[in-house]
Amino acid sequence: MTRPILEVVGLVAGYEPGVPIVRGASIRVDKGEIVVVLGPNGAGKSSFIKAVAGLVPVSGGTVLLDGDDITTLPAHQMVRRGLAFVPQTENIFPLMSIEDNLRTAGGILKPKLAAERIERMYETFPDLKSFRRISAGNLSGGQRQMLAVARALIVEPKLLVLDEPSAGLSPKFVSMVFSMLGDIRRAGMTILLVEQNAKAALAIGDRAYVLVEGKEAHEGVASELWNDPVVAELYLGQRPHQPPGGEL
Ligand SMILES: Nc1ncnc2c1ncn2[C@@H]1O[C@H](COP(=O)(O)OP(=O)(O)OP(=O)(O)O)[C@@H](O)[C@H]1O
Repeated sequence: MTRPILEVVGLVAGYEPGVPIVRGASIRVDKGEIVVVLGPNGAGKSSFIKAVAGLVPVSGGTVLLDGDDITTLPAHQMVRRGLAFVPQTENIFPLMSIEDNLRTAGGILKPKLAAERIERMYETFPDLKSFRRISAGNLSGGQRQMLAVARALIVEPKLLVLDEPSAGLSPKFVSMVFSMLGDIRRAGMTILLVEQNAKAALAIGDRAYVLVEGKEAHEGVASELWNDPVVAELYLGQRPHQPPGGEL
């Protein structure tokens, strides 16, 4: 079996000592996959992904990125090791132009390489090129997420990690963001994301985990999980075979 891009084993993490929110969670992301972490409100999905990205203190378990132990590495060092994280909010600088947003994201690269990568981002996201001189705060919600993803991709990470990329977006922009993530994966990127919008995420994902009370409770092929009664039960606290009655 080839080495996973991300292997998380028994992760324990939380905001205060002795109060774990992530309670022994384990997941694996293989090269080229989109892996989705789902779960009910308050299950610890965001805390889990932030702990992987070095933003929530870890007190147990291991995080291996392409075989490299990055557990407890501070967030600002993650990007150099190949893990790029897109937070749910405040993921762009609204007062800066789009170009400056990309330039600051490429700050760890040599200037010539950064300039080449910015051009590559403009090829991938032509909308950003058209608006390169305007303040990022003027972009639509979907375009902001596009910029946030472009900022993360500029360093050509091994793994792109996103915390609820559809949060706060209208349905039109949700489709746009998920279709963009599908395109990025087709271009070779490996993606891990946490999502509330299970239907949209499962539609583009390869595999998914359901996190309950800080630990993975179920795992499967994304396309099969939408109709999996175990997921409905875990997700909604319903008995199997009771239809969820709407979106998960
Ligand atoms: N900064 C923080 N400080 C202390 N506790 C926090 C913090 N952020 C989250 N928590 C707590 O961690 C628990 C899990 O929250 P988290 O946001 O990780 O869950 P989630 O599954 O992502 O939820 P949702 O789907 O509602 O966003 C909650 O009880 C929450 O109150």
